[in-house]
Amino acid sequence: MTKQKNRGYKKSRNKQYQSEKQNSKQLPPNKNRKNQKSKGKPPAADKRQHGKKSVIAEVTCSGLTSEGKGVIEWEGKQLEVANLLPGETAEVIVSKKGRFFNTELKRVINPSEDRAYPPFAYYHESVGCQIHHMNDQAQKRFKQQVIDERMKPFGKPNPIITMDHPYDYRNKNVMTFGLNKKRQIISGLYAENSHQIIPMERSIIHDPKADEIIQTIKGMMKSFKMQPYNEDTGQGFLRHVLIRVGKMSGEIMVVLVAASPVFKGKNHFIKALRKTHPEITTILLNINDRNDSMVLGNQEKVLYGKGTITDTLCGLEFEISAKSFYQINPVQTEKLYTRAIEMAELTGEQTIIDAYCGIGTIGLVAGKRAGKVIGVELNKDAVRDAIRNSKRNGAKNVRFYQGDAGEFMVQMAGRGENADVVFMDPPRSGSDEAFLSSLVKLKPKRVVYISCNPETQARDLKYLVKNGYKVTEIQPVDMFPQTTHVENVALLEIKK
Ligand SMILES: C[S@@+](CC[C@H](N)C(=O)[O-])C[C@H]1O[C@@H](n2cnc3c(N)ncnc32)[C@H](O)[C@@H]1O
Repeated sequence: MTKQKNRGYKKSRNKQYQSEKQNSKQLPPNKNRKNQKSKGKPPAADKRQHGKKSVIAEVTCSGLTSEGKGVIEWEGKQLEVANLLPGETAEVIVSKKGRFFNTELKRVINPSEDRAYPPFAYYHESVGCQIHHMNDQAQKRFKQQVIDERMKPFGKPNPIITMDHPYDYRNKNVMTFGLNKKRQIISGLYAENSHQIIPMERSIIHDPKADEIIQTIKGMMKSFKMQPYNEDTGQGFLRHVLIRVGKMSGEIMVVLVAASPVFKGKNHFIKALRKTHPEITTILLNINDRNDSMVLGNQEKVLYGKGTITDTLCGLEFEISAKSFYQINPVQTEKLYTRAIEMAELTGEQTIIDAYCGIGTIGLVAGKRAGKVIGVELNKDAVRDAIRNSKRNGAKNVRFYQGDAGEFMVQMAGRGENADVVFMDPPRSGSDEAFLSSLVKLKPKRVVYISCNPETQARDLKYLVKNGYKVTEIQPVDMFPQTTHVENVALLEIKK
């Protein structure tokens, strides 16, 4: 359901939609949006639903937001409807609560040729797959437009690299546990910007085995009298289950995230879980007694196995801990890294920096063609994994350091050091001034900037372009099919 304020599309939005409001300034160009007038017909029905007055309106979708939602005009207001495509006429339930409008797609009357048809029975359960109703071509066009628009000041991006089988790709799932109104145990994902759990048994982008294990755990909870944690009362035990799958190795990690370290019947539980799923190679208990939205707490106990899994990426072996970052779509990661390393034009002699290096994947893969690699990463567990990974792969020319990448670069610049190539792959918030200003001082010939957030990437590129660099290639990669997210690589070269 899509919720929005009643003062019209542009001015509107409750807190839930603030990020969308920002994004609405950067909507991808869509001719339909400008030219096609949607007509909100008089309501066909009018009733009260859950205390809200609701009507069923017949509307025509005139365009898409950058969040992949259909734009409609209804009673002079522009509203957004999830799962609706430009050109489609549909019945939409519009309900009003206070100053806010909710919309829910009831029925598509004339489907667009861009519409995807459910390949699986569980299709509609895929929470978090904002554009699963678009077919592959439409998703490709949508993402290309998002990147083209964002990168307009820097040049024309290459065609996006898509995925051949854009399903079942995630190697990491986190499911949250709770009780429904009938006090039955449910597992699922939080609804957008809320802590309401939407029950979900299967997602088109999850690893099928991971979803199966979650269902087994949910079933076992009743017989083991294990209560899900209740955020309001602070009662109960199990908050989330995180599953990591080594797509190449087949190794599987299960992390039970609990509110307390007291795990009654632990040994029986582990034994029963392993009996149903002998493919699980390690099980951990993570204790999270915090009140914020972080999934994992600081304390961790290995209950079975070695506490990590190993996977193969770009021909190297990587050990991965529960709290370390590891790209969630390994098939597309290989394509992403291959392009990023091609852009760096490595000769075998250069000094390269792998900033925000995670478990060292880019640095170790690129290190085969470099003189020296320096990796820096904030997360201690990831740095420990990176060091293990350099040993495991016999890399003698790679060093990893733990710390803030910005501070690390400031120190390097202060010592008057240089680098030939910098790979940078910051979190969604992008980089910071300390990092970027020191990067400019280190004067690498090439900077390969990998990002999962083109908005913060564009901001950082603007800084680098102002300070002596030019963007010479832009390569989007679809790492997250069925969702609105898109990865992008930008190559910057120092101006002569
Ligand atoms: C998008 S991930 C990229 C990881 C790695 N390059 C890869 O491809 O797997 C971003 C990484 O930056 C790390 N990070 C976040 N803030 C940081 C900071 N201030 N300094 C260094 N690393 C940071 C995160 O822990 C995470 O591992």
